[in-house]
Formats: sequence, structure tokens, C-alpha cells
Amino acid sequence: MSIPRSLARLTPVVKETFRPYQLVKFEKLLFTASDSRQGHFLGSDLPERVTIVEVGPRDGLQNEKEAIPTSTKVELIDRLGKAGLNVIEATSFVSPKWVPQLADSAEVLQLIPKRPHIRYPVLTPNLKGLQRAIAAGAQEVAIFAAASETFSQRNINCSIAESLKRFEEVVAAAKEGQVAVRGYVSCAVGCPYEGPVGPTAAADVAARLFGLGCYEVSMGDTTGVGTPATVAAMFKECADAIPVKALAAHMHDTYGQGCSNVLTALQMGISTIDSSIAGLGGCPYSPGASGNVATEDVVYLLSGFGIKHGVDMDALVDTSLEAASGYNIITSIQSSIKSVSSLGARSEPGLALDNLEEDKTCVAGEEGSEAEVEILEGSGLADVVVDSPPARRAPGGQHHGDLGGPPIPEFARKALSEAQPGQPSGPSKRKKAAAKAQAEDQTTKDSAQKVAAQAKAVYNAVSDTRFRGAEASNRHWEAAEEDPHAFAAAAAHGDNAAAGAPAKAEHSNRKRDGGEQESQAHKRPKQKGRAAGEGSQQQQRQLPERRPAAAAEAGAEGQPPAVKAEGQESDKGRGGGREGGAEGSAGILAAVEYLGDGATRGQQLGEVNLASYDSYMALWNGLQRAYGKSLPEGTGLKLVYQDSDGDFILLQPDEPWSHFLSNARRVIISCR
Ligand SMILES: CC(C)(COP(=O)([O-])OP(=O)([O-])OC[C@H]1O[C@@H](n2cnc3c(N)ncnc32)[C@H](O)[C@@H]1OP(=O)([O-])[O-])[C@@H](O)C(=O)NCCC(=O)NCCSC(=O)C[C@@](C)(O)CC(=O)[O-]
Repeated sequence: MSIPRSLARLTPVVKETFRPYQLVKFEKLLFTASDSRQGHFLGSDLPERVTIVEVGPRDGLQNEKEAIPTSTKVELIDRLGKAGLNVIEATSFVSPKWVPQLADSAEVLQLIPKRPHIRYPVLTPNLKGLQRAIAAGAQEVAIFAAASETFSQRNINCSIAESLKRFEEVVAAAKEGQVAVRGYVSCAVGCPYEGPVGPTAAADVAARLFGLGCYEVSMGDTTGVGTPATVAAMFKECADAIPVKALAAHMHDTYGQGCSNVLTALQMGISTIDSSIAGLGGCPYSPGASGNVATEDVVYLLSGFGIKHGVDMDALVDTSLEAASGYNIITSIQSSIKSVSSLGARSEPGLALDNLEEDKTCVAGEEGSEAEVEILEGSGLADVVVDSPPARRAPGGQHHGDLGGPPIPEFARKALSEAQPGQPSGPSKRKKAAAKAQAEDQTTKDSAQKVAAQAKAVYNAVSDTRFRGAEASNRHWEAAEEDPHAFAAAAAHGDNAAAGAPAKAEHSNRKRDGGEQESQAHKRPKQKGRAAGEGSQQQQRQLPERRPAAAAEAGAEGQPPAVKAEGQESDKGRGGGREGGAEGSAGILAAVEYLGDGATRGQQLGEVNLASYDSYMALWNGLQRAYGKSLPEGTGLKLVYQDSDGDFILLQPDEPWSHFLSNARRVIISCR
């Protein structure tokens, strides 16, 4: 697999993120249902063809912490087009102050080598965005409303009603310019600020957008909290309000429900699915939301049903691996976590169906043939050749992808079982041949042993890779506990965080799980947002103030935000019961240190009264105001705190505030 320089920065992390279809040529792995069952599932008619709207270049890249070069974005979009995706949401013409990652939208749109059969919609939040998009050559735009008031305010700085008024003029102007308009409804089942959203609220906004003239309305499970049950209820209500053909599903995968929710949408007759290459994505204004459902997973799901989608899986997977390695290490780790937890199930979609016809099932290597197993470059596993078909897991069998153990590729498992004395040895044809001629039997045994050895090597190497990853994380942690500054530096530095931050995020979440949960949105099994919320922090520096005016914030411009424990009104009722640390009856004092280089390393800056702040954003802003000017130019401010166990934790934007208050002993400002 050749990896273009501009796209790739192959990291060890990526080697751990593979899914079966990334190792084995797709068509050799896929299990499909028999022809007779194609298009039907549990009594529902599934669409014959699905349009995939690839949103990675927009939804994915809007969230990246590092600036992605324009040329890379253009290359990614072009490769996605070459892989067969014919609707690719290319970028956003939103305010660059709000989403700096997509500030080069005009250049991106202009530079994409346009292919006649491909559409390149772009997001436009207002008339200004539409005008910019049209000037850059857009032929299709998307407007985006929300079913939740708070999200609407946070995302586009206006109420739902105001946004719809705004969109009225956008749609009118677009029509005049013969530009097609798609609509989005964010938070269609849940809101990161308000919790569950009822189906009627979502359907109302969908109907309004459709009424304005959107040819299609994509229902967004922005935070990925939806399950087939809630998603079905939402789509049912929407389908009562607008034609099903005008509905699309835009699912995020925070809880691993993405594909299930996509299937639910398919069962309800929806034939347009949004997805994102490598599962990139999230929304800068939806703390904790993870990526969109991965395009590879959707393609795999569709292929399993024999539903047409027009995408070349191998080209897609190559692009995905390169995108994951070249763009965002953190995303790769998240997708690793995701794939580890569900790898077994993902590898065998057909097994969910009864009455599979053996003969119509493709496997990784027909008998007597060779299935080339493509192993990622540099993993030491290249050029493994397997000449045995894989075992198929009995329904209800163990999922080897579950956390706690490395996934065992199916073909490896089969080969290993063949090598066990007393085990049935492979397909019946081989058995018969062995019975006919002893010489042949000997050859078969030799071959099986060879395969077993190869498979074992694969398995060991896979285990090793994962094990090394875990070990690296542990080492990172041990080092962090010995030297908090080293940890803060590592956490503040994207590359170093690659090995340790997710582990810490998990660690931090485990800790948090024991603490008070502030809202539904925080009650998730694992944090899937950007580790340490770096993107949000970075953005926060550049964004207009959007915190409610009532939010408490001490400290005048240029002054430390709080240096005394007394006299803070907002301290009341907070911080009681905290042991140790500098804490007064009316305040929670935490030392503020600056993690710099050389002489500035570990410099004590002052103290902050944490109880003066009611949110992560308020604290961040206060510290930025107080100390930002004294930090070296270009310093990105990150917050690390030491908790009551002495652990150092990178403060995340969605950390339940009361938990943070009751645990933080020391705040360290780190920089990069
Ligand atoms: C809507 C606004 C613009 C309002 O932002 P605002 O600050 O309220 O707007 P304003 O009209 O007061 O303008 C403020 C400044 O922004 C400029 N401005 C204003 N508009 C534009 C524009 N279009 N392009 C370029 N510049 C613009 C404007 O000219 C002015 O510049 P200044 O005079 O200060 O120099 C802002 O809130 C914004 O850009 N928000 C975008 C947020 C966003 O992109 N969120 C992510 C996408 S939505 C999503 O991901 C969900 C989705 C779609 O995937 C579905 C799902 O998953 O649920």
C-alpha cells in the first residue's frame, strides 16, 4: 500500500486500529446474506440502493486540532471521489472565527478537481456564507438548524426561530442562484446541554426546513446518544411530517450505535446515509460527541445486505487508514477503542441472519486458493499468505474483540484449531483427499501446520502490537505520576498524548464515574470527544464570548482571577467537605503553576479560587485573562489539575464541574 506523503504519517497507533476488512481484501472477507434475503431484514424492505453522503472533509476536519493543509483536504476529497463516493460535503462557509479549521473553504472548493458525477455540498449558516460559497463555485449548500434551543444558541448563536428566519432568505437566494439546498436538524434525539429531545421537536424543525425548500433533511444524532429505539421513534415522527425520500440519517457513533441506527433508518425506508471516512467527526459545539459513523462501516453494512452503494471498499479503506494516520492521532485511538470493543461483531455481519447459504458466503481464502493478507507496512507481518478458509463463529460464540484481549482474525483462529490434535481438520474436501492418499494427507498436514504457524505469528504479532500499546500507556502513566510536569507537557503536546492521553481520559472518566454526574450528556461509558478537549480549548481562544452573562467570573482584566478565599459570592454552597488543599469556608483555592521550559518550568503564578467559576469555559477564560499576557506569545493554554489522589488529570471541557471542584487541588497551566 503506497501512502502519499501529504496524507500519511503512519503511526504505530494506526497499526492497532485495523479492522478485519483493513487486513484482508474486502471481497474475500465479506459474509453476505443469501440472494433471497437481500433487501429484506426482519420483515422490512431495505432500499436497493443507498446514497452515502461523505461528511468527513467537513464534519471531520472541522474538529481537528491541528491545521490541515488545504492541499491535503483537496487530496482527501479527490480520493474519496475516486473511491466511488459521489456526494462529498467538502467544507463550510461559516465564520472562520468560530471554526478556524475550515477558514480555507473557498480555496478548498475551488481547488477540488471537479468530477462531473460528484456533488460537493458545503455548509452555509447565513446569507454571507451562501454568498461566499456561490462565489467559490458551490452548486449545493446545506443549512443547519437544531431541535434544541441551547444547541442552536451554542452552535449558531441564535434561537431556532431566528435560525429558520435566517434560512428563509438563504434558501430564497440559493434558489435564485440555482443552488440546491439540503437541511440538517442537529440534536434530533438528544442534546449535549438539554438531554433527550422528543421526536416531535425534531420532526417540527425537519418539516420547517422542508417547507422552506430543502430538497432533503438530514436528521443528526449530534452526540451519538441515539439507539435504534429513539432513532426509530424520531424517524417515524419525521416520516409523518415529510416524505421519507426527503429524509437522511446523520448518525454519530459515541456509544457504538452508529451502524445500528443506520440500519434502523434503512428499515424505515431511508436511503441517504451520512457518514465520515475513518469515523472522523464531532461538532465543536457538542462537547463529548465523537465521530460520525465510519463510512467503511456503513459500506460494509450495506454490502452485507447486497445494497448498492457504488463505493470501492479497498480504495476507501486505504484512504481511511491514511487519513487516520495523517490527520489525527487522537481520532485513531478513539476508533481503535471503538473497533476493539466491537471487532468480533463487525467482522461477520451476515451471521446476524438465519439460514445463511454456505455456498454463497465469501470467505477469506477459498479452499486451495491463496488469500493475500495485507498487513500494514512496518508491522512486521507483511506478506503472510493464508491458504485455509476461516472458521465461522457459532452464533452466540465469544467475541474476541472485547476489551481485555486482542482480536483473533478468523482465519487465524481456524488455522489454530486445525493444528489442535483431535480437532476436526478443515473442510470436508480436504478430509476426503487425505483419506484417499496418505502422501496427500501428509502434505495437507504439513500445509495445515504451516498455516497454523503463520496464523499464530499473525496472532502473536497482533497481540504484541496491542500489548505494546497498552504497555506504552502504562509507562506513560507511571512517568506522569512520577513527574507531573512531564505528564502535563505530554498531555499538552498532541504527539505525546497519543500514547497516554486516551488512557488518561479513560482513567479520568473512571474517576468521574464515581463522582456526581451533572447531566445526561455526561453519562456515557467512555469519553469519546477529543482527548482533553484540545480542539475546544484552542477554539475557545478565538471564539466570541458565548457564556451566559450571569456566569460568575472573578478577576479584572490582567489580574489574577482570584487570590483570596473570602468574599466570593459564588463560593457559597460549594466546596464543602473537601479535605486538605488550600480551601476556605467560602472558596476553593488551587495553586496555579505555569508549565514552561527552562527557567519558567514549574513557575508559581498565583492561586485561583475555583469556586468563583461555574464552568470549564469560565475558568479557562479567567485564567487566560489573568495570565495569558504573561505567557509567551502563541502559547496555547491547557489546564491540568491534581486531584485528591495526587493524580494529574487534563481538565476536559465536559468534566462534571462539581466533580472537578471537589477533586482539584492544584491547577497547572501548561503550554505548547
Ligand atoms: C452562524 C454564525 C456565523 C453566527 O456568528 P455571529 O458571531 O453571531 O455572527 P455575526 O453575524 O454577528 O458576525 C460576526 C462576525 O462573523 C462574520 N461572519 C458571519 N457569518 C459569516 C460567514 N458565513 N462567513 C464568514 N464570516 C462570517 C461577520 O462578518 C462578523 O465578522 P466581523 O465583522 O466581526 O469581522 C456563527 O455562529 C458560525 O459560523 N457558526 C458555525 C458553527 C459551526 O460551523 N458548527 C459546526 C457545524 S454544525 C454541525 O456540525 C452539526 C451537523 C451539521 O454536522 C449535524 C449534526 O451532527 O447534528
